[in-house]
Amino acid sequence: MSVLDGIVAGVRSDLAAREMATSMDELKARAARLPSAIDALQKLQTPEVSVIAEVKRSSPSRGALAEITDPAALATEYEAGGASVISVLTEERRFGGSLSDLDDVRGKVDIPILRKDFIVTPYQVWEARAHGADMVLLIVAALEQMALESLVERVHSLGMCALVEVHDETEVARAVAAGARVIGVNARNLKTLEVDRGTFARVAPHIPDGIVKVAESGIRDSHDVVEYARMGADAVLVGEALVKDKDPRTAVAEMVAAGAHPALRAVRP
Ligand SMILES: O=C(O)c1ccccc1NCC(=O)[C@H](O)[C@H](O)COP(=O)(O)O
Repeated sequence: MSVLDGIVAGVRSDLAAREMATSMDELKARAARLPSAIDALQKLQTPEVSVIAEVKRSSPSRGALAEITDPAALATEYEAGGASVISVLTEERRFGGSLSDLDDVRGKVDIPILRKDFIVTPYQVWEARAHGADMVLLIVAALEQMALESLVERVHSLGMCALVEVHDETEVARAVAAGARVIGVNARNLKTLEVDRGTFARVAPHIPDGIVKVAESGIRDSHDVVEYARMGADAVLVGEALVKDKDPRTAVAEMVAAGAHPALRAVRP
């Protein structure tokens, strides 16, 4: 079984327990009591390179990364540093996250929140909205095409935005066919877990103009932001480098400043 299949199997099993505890109707009622989703797409459609800053405790590839006792406090630092979106990993078994992290972060920040998880059912999309998320991750490699298309439609129908994650040209074609407005190119191979920093340069040219391009994984600092900007990234998604930094606010601010440098406009594709 691949790493991704193993993660998804665990997610499905945990999901079954939550579905028993909370019905879809309860989720819908909870979502109806919340303000509408924030327009994350608009936040990402700027001439500057946006930073999506991630709350991530651990990962299959790197083990324990940071003891995050107060995810909302970390997210507040990211927001103060100029992040455009906060990504909250809610997968429990491998990443140490939870829906309660999402609730905590929603209670403290005003910018859009991405629920970063392994979403394979509409229930999880409703769950994301009911817990205040504005965006969800959909991984093409984890979904059959019909499921991908129907999940993208569901996400959009709830006023949310889907970050549709790809690893190669074939997956780009599937994401585009599914109606993706934001496509993330993940440099981390989900079979080997290795980060290949050349992935974005190979894959991004296949993403049509008008779709927001996000570079994901392995981004260390502002130099990397500039590198991805030159390759045409509209946003970068950063986890490990930020959760390990002693001053996450400044780390985000440096990335944001690098992505907003006027000289970049002339060299971006
Ligand atoms: O991070 C992992 O090891 C991982 C393994 C299997 C599936 C997904 C995984 N990560 C999710 C992500 O997409 C990253 O958290 C995100 O791109 C940030 O990456 P990084 O900046 O390298 O922490």
